[in-house]
Amino acid sequence: MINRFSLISSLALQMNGMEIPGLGYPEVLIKLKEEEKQKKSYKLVLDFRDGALSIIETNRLCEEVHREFRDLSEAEVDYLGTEINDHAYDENLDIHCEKCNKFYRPFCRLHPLFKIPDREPRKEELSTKVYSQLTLPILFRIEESKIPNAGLGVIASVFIPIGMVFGPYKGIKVYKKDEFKKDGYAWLIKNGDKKFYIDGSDPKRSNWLRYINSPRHEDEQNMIAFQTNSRIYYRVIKPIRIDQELLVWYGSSYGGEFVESEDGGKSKKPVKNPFICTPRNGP
Ligand SMILES: C[S@@+](CC[C@H](N)C(=O)[O-])C[C@H]1O[C@@H](n2cnc3c(N)ncnc32)[C@H](O)[C@@H]1O
Repeated sequence: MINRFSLISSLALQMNGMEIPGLGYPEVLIKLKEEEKQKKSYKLVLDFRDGALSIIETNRLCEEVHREFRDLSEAEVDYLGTEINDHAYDENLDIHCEKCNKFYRPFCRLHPLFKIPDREPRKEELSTKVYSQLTLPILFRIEESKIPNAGLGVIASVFIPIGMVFGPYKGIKVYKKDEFKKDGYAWLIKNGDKKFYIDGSDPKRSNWLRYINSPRHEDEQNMIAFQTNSRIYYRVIKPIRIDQELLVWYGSSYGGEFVESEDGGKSKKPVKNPFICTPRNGP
């Protein structure tokens, strides 16, 4: 039996940088002097009280409420959380915080994000399973969805806190809907005047995110999709408990319309990042 928290925190501890979705580990932090990097006065933790990632000062660490993920230097924490005016928002640099309803560069310090990378498939495994399934991180399993007739889905094997980020969604770049191999696997990406789709319908050329289904109603939703750097990522907005299915909203065809869609679908729950999905062809 996998321990609820130790697996995910040991994964996080192995990563040597605060990863920024779409941007990797920022240059500015790589160039920091060694002595700056040594000043570890903050920690990225899982806060059990709200099931979310949080950044705290080291002297506030309390074993009963926190599970330590990794140390953070002052410089790293200073780098986070610069508030950006809506009109100055840059798709390549800034991420919208759902809780604060503001843009931050690179993301909110109070509600931090942490990216879990795809698993790297080994060559000899490719004959055993299709590529996209082999990219599944150890935290999850792919099996028949609990949603009737939805096919396969992704289920959590450990507790997944708010703030975890997965992605980017992989697939083939296409410019027209009629080029989709199959409906239901393509995200629309918009960057200025540029517009294209990432079609993950081919399981050999996509990753595990292609197996994530859409909730039937708002209560079931535990992730949102967002765009940064012309890529689509999924982020956890509600704690996902062991054996629960990961569900990201991708259009109006499997529930109410609460995300702005390409055809101007009504927005009950606006997502500020320019994440737009095609109602019939989402994600
Ligand atoms: C991105 S894929 C998700 C993985 C898919 N279940 C599979 O087995 O490959 C999207 C497709 O899953 C199915 N699906 C996703 N959410 C659903 C839902 N809430 N109800 C019914 N089918 C759903 C639809 O067939 C949709 O086209």
